[in-house]
Amino acid sequence: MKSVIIATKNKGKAKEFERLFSKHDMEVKTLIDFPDVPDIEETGETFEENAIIKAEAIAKLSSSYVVADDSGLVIDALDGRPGVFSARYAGAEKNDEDNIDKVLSEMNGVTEKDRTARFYCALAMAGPDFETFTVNGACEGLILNERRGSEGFGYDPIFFVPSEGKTMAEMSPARKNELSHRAAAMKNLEPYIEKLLVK
Ligand SMILES: O=c1[nH]c(=O)c2ncn([C@@H]3O[C@H](COP(=O)(O)OP(=O)(O)OP(=O)(O)O)[C@@H](O)[C@H]3O)c2[nH]1
Ligand SMILES: [Mg+2]
Repeated sequence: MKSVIIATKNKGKAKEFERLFSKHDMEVKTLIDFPDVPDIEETGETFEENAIIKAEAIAKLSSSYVVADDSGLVIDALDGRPGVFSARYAGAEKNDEDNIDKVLSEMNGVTEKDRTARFYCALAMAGPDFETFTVNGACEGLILNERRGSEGFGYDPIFFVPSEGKTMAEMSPARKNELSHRAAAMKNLEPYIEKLLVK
């Protein structure tokens, strides 16, 4: 069976990828299965650069096929912040609740029409027999004034998707996996998976 390593230590992402890859007959591992792998420093200025850094670092260590996700929340009223700093917006310890509190306080007083935002996801794929490449996906929404829902992870409770009338934390995991930025990026990765891995 072909196997792929998802170069993430984020449990929320790992769960979503397990579902997103479930239709493929492949062994899917994440860095949660390799606790001794050190943290990879994300020194890039773009999601794409960081995804490539993570994918290539793990591909070097493993000689396996690797997919890395670099993603985050881009808020128009905050000039694109938290952006590539989404995971660590309120400090190096990566606390989702503190990150949400920081965004809510910065968005205090911003009127509804100016609360537009998107989740963005860059996926990089690296492997022993092809050049590393990236695909991406996005999901448009609005930043609420308060949390709603308990599914998902990260900023999901404050990210409202108008077409669903729900925050991402109010959707079932299955529904989030149909319309999220990560799902959109995975759709763009599918042809490569078919070609490179399912051969
Ligand atoms: O509400 C959310 N729903 C999502 O679907 C989502 N996707 C990304 N994010 C935020 O963006 C950071 C990624 O940063 P990031 O790509 O560096 O990942 P990370 O550091 O958490 O793990 P790793 O994959 O690097 O190991 C995450 O921590 C979250 O704060 C999301 N928030
Ligand atoms: Mg990270």
